[in-house]
Amino acid sequence: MDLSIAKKLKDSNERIDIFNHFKIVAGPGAGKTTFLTNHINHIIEESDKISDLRKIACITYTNVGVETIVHRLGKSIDYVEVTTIHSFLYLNIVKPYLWVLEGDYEFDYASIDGHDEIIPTFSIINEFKQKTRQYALDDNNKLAKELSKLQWYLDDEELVLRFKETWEGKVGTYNIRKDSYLEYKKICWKKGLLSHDDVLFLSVKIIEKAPRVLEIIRGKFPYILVDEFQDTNPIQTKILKLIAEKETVVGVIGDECQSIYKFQGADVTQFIEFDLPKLKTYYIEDNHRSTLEIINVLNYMRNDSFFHQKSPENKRGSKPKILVGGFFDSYNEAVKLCSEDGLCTLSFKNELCNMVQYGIDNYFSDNISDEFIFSDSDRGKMIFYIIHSLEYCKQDKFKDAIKFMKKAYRKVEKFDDRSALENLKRLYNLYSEISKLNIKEFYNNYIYGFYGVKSKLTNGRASNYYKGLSYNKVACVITITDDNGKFRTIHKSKGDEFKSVLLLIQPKENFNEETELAFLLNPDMNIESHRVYYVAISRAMENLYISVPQLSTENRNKLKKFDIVDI
Ligand SMILES: Nc1ncnc2c1ncn2[C@@H]1O[C@H](COP(=O)(O)OP(=O)(O)OP(=O)(O)O)[C@@H](O)[C@H]1O
Repeated sequence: MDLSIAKKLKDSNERIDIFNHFKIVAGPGAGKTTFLTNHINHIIEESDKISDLRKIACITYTNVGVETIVHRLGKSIDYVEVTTIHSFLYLNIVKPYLWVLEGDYEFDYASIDGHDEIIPTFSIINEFKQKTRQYALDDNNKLAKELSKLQWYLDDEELVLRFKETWEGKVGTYNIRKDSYLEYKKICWKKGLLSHDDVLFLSVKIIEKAPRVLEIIRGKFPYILVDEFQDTNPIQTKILKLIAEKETVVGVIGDECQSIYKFQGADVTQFIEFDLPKLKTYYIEDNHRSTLEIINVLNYMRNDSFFHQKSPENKRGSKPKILVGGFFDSYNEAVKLCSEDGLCTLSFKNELCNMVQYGIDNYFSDNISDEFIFSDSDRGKMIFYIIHSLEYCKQDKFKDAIKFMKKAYRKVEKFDDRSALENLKRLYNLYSEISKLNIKEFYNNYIYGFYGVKSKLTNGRASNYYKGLSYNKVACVITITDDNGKFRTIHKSKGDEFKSVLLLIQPKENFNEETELAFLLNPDMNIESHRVYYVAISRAMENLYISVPQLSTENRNKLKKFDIVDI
């Protein structure tokens, strides 16, 4: 990003004027979120536009981000609405003004209850095939999987549906006719189901049809501030720019090297090129979070003379350590080295850090969630959602636990909140026993025969699969939003900081060091996975350990030469 005309801020405490749009650019730990909370307090102090009814909208991209900001704001929260971008648009545009689209699309208004990930049921699939006359698409599981990956994109100012890129690989291979994608969405909306990115699409459509909605938003929010803006997507930028045309002052904050949500449509150029009339750009140097030894790794990876960070407080510690071997041994070693002091274990995928948490040491790579959701139809979904429910309960997230229990039994008549609670209590009391079982035993002993669930597992493909699969293995792959836990995905750790970090590199059958360790051997910030590891490393305040399954002598020597880590 060209920062030649940007103004340098001494640090996160420096004040900027509150009347112009602004952009703040800074590396990890520079104090972006701290600046944001300071700036909010300055606005509350100085602006006569803020009141109980006219608030500052503070938008970020993850629930962890929301929690961090709410916590740091303290009492000022009364004048601020802190939300994720999807919640902001849902609460302020979609929920109150969806009726504007009456006549364009049909909605079951009474059943709409927020936005969620949508897994199409077989009734949706059948309706889709009938409406679009695509009977040749006879594999319902495959069709459901593909349709669940449809996402809205902005193409030349046009909103279009395409299959989203996933880490697992290519989708969109089933030749669903392009002109039928929207039909799928319409079927879902008619049933009251909105996906996260439907919220973006519908917001744009509402604004286009009733531009007065923009006036109302501007009236409600004289300021809109967006943290982690590097992860914005073009539809979100479009809406923000429309709001910023008049009255509302917009401020965006971010770091291009921490852009890690491309798979959800994020596009880092939105931040790099973001501009508004009279927008002022500022940058903050340095890193207040990490020791110089950790900052050295970050500087080496970033290799950017402009953002060569220092530690203003001259924080010192030991050199980051590479631990070679199995991830269990690495975990135990890291615990020994830092006496578990504020240790957070991070990995790319959910299941790896969960495996350490659940004590499962043999790595498996089969796509378990797909097997449940898309290959064993209703029974698979039921088992999968019940396990979700139990795992949420284990983490004291009762609302989610009940939600999944109801989802599991949604085809069972009269299964209400009370039944969900009863069933959860029954099963959770047996948790220590259940967690030792395989899925076939779990289903036959504790699900089959209760609440009218028929069809015992005897033999056949599903039965054999479930027999070889332990409850704990499934619990591992479940994405529990334990946002504050000590075992997290890197994506969930964004914006947070920990005294000690153990980064687990995913073991693979044919582990290719040159590719898997390229973020250290040959870092390139244009590659998303390198940025993800950069985010992980930058979360550490004092101790950083990186667990790698293997390291050749050649690469060991190479890393030693860089002089940034101990091995
Ligand atoms: N001016 C400052 N002086 C001392 N410490 C500061 C200052 N600004 C921020 N910090 C501390 O540095 C740490 C990082 O700050 P903050 O989380 O605001 O950075 P950030 O730029 O948002 O980080 P990231 O983008 O990596 O999540 C926090 O512990 C914060 O309290």
